[in-house]
Amino acid sequence: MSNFPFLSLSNHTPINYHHTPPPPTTFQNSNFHTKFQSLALRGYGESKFASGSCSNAPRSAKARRRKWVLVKGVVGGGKRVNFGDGFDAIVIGSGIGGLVAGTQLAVKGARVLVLEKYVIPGGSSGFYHRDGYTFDVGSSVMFGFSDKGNLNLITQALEAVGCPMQVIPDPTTVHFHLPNNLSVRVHKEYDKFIEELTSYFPHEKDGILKFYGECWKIFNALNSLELKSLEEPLYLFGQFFQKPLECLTLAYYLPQNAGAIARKYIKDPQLLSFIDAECFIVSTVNALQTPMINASMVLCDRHFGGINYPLGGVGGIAKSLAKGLVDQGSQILYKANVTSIITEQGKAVGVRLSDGREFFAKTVISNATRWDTFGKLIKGKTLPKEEENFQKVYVKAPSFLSIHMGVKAEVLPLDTDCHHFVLENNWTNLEEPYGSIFLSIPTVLDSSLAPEGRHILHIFTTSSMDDWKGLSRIEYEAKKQIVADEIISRLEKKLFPGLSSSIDFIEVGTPKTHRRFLARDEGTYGPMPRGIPKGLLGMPFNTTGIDGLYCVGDSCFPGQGVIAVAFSGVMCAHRVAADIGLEKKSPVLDAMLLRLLGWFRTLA
Ligand SMILES: NC(=O)c1ccc[n+]([C@@H]2O[C@H](COP(=O)([O-])OP(=O)(O)OC[C@H]3O[C@@H](n4cnc5c(N)ncnc54)[C@H](O)[C@@H]3O)[C@@H](O)[C@H]2O)c1
Ligand SMILES: CC(C)=CCC/C(C)=C/C=C/C(C)=C/C=C/C(C)=C/C=C/C=C(C)/C=C/C=C(C)/C=C/C=C(\C)CCC=C(C)C
Repeated sequence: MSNFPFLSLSNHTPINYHHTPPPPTTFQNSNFHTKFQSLALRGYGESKFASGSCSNAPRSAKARRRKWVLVKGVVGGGKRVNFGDGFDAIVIGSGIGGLVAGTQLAVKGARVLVLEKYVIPGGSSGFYHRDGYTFDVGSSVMFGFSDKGNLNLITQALEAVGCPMQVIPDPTTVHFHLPNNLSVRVHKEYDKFIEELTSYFPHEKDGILKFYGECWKIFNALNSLELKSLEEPLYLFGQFFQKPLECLTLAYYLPQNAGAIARKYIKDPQLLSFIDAECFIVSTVNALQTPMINASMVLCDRHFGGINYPLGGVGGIAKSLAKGLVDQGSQILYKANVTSIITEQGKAVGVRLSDGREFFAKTVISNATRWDTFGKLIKGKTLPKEEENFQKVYVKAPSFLSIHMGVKAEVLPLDTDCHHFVLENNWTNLEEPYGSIFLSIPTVLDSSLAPEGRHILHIFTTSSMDDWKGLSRIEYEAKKQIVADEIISRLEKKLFPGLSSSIDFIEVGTPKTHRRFLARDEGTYGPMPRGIPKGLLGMPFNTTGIDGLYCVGDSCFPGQGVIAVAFSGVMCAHRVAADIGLEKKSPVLDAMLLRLLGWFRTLA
């Protein structure tokens, strides 16, 4: 299925953009695959995903009893449509945030309807097929996908609906290629990474150990907690009671940023710039603006659980969750474009689709960004105070330019790593549009994603919508070629000589493409702080100023990242379940905690 129609480039540039048939040669780099797959193709139980079935899902008693009316053919046309006693929750959007919220609610016994505008699930974590290649739409770096600890939220979300996936461990999280020939591999083994980094900065060994050591303190505290909604007082106070030291540690670091902590221990400006690059991957901003809790999560999970790639591609995660949702007796509708959230007496009660259908539920959960939710889906209401506050502290991060390529395998050296971050000459370009380049080569881990003798290169770099506005069709196409040529030639110079002449397939997506196919305002990558934030303090959780309406995804605590939005899904499901009577709650404590958290956020 061709499902993510990036606009293709035509082929009259110096780069060979047109498709050439695979050469009848043997796969020169095939030892990549044997090497890495034999490292350990770890399975969580049987490979249910391969057959597209998650049949051993532990269905809730309610789900087993339920007899569903298929909602597919129902047209509301302005009329209220009832399904027995209705849905417990409608989820707008099937990004990982929406799917985790939906599946977690379904396993608690809720009746959930997920409405997705596009033809497949996943949003930024979706996939598309072209000419024998399976491309990940967004990032291929998967945190939270290991088999240990409490923070493997992707693993847990899939297991909750009986849809475990096979994963391929990545021996290196990322290979940094930075100014002054600073080339650092982040090995899965922490000691090996520290040894490599200190070989460049021997005079800062103590500072390096202290900074990353502080990250471990936070990670260990996080990893010791059962993660549920921080907006639910019975759970929150319970955790404080059971793990007071860990909770106080997290509360202490909640308003802090990684850059300020790094500066306590490290003086070398180049090393501080390296920490900036580490944080830029986490948050698309520098270390001074990156919450310490988020930095710690990422900088340690890569060594604790490691980075694991799902066999068959990242798109399998969303497919499995969507399948698991249906196995639990809930439903997902595609090509269901929600154009407004229906409110009655100030409470969200349902949604209206672009084709006129209307669906009603006890609660509505939006996986669209907060800018889309409150700017487009809620009509005729003044922006709630909480949202005003959010927009004061956070702006939309720029969008990005992405290049999906198939290349001849010979162009990659044999020991090429899967993920790379490239910033060639000047540290000040780190956050500039097109300044730094992310590159993933998922076929290094899973050769099944490309035809034999080929590799996938997924290249992306920040780019803002303003750069692509007001162009004619011809100018737009020409600009795509120029920008893509430039990025490819930078990679050719820095990493892979001969890259531009080894291209078998190429498609380029711009901010306009991402706005259109991911339904994200301005194609934004996610929220980023306007200035120096107070860590995570200003990031809203899942409840909103509108009764019955919740948000989930990367414009909720803790922000950007697949594992981060999975956590927001877990939190959201818990809060909604408590509000609809599927989990314990205390209305008095609820009111007190929500007010207190709202006040904390105003301090950010
Ligand atoms: N932003 C990116 O482009 C990008 C790239 C790589 C990885 N990621 C990761 O994915 C995370 C985002 O995940 P997420 O769960 O927040 O959301 P998401 O943006 O991935 O998914 C949201 C989904 O909601 C759907 N949707 C939006 N508005 C809709 C409407 N009105 N009606 C019906 N469906 C609608 C979209 O089609 C999409 O499938 C990011 O934080 C990032 O870590 C993002
Ligand atoms: C509630 C109050 C006031 C006090 C309570 C105190 C308390 C108990 C606090 C608890 C806090 C908790 C539980 C916090 C939990 C935080 C978590 C789970 C944070 C997780 C963050 C995850 C992040 C930020 C992940 C980011 C991953 C990203 C962005 C990966 C991106 C990858 C790329 C962009 C691609 C890179 C690509 C290449 C090629 C290099």
